[in-house]
Amino acid sequence: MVAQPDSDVLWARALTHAHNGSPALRGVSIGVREGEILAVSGPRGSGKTTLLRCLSGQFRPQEGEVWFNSTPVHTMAPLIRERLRRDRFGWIDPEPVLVPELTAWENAALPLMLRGAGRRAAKKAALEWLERLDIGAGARKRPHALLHSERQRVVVARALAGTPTVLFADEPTAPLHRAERAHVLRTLATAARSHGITVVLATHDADTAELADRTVTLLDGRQVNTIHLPHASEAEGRTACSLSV
Ligand SMILES: Nc1ncnc2c1ncn2[C@@H]1O[C@H](COP(=O)(O)OP(=O)(O)OP(=O)(O)O)[C@@H](O)[C@H]1O
Repeated sequence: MVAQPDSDVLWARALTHAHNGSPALRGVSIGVREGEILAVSGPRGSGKTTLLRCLSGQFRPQEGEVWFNSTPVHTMAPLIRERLRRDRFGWIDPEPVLVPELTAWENAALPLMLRGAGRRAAKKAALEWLERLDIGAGARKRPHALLHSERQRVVVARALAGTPTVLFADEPTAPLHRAERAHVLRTLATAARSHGITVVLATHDADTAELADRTVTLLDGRQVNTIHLPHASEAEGRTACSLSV
């Protein structure tokens, strides 16, 4: 067994996973550094969602290892894995899935309340995030009274309100229009950087990947390259590209 590098909050080796015998990941190895925004790009069906689900403990990979902060996730008992996901991970789906009986702020506050936060504190945090995502006016509405794009903003607020250690975002802005997409992504990236949240972002959109510190590309379940993009604050024009086929 190879040790997880200290700088990586999340680390996976030789992940292999198939759906009903159909291969989705074929030996992907990946390290995610603390506070990093990592884009996982690739065409439809290349294995992005399967990789995020393996890294976040939703799927147990058929082969390979996943480590979070030096703890093996791939061998964890289901209940411990559930607790890890609830307490340390956030998840954004491409489609907004909300509890229909709850208002927008109650939905956004839910992860905090499930972790034992008081209703008042959870409400305050949820309202702050809804404001930041320009959906404060809809805070008391139920999901059916919100537009599809507004519901997705609530989902993003819910994921950020819990300040997870790692946020997994699977095509998080897919239901949004182009202008909205840029705003939500900027909010997500700014929030992640200011709160030290590590983000693993699946996308096949170049604009989305541009926000990331680094991009890992999948093709047919295999990693094909890694591109390091500099932060705006870093020296202009400095880029690096490495092949790991
Ligand atoms: N539940 C499933 N049952 C059967 N096959 C599946 C299932 N989920 C994914 N697959 C297959 O596994 C492969 C990888 O799918 P995955 O969703 O991980 O790719 P993706 O890059 O996220 O695609 P997309 O961009 O369309 O979401 C594809 O061939 C897909 O058809």
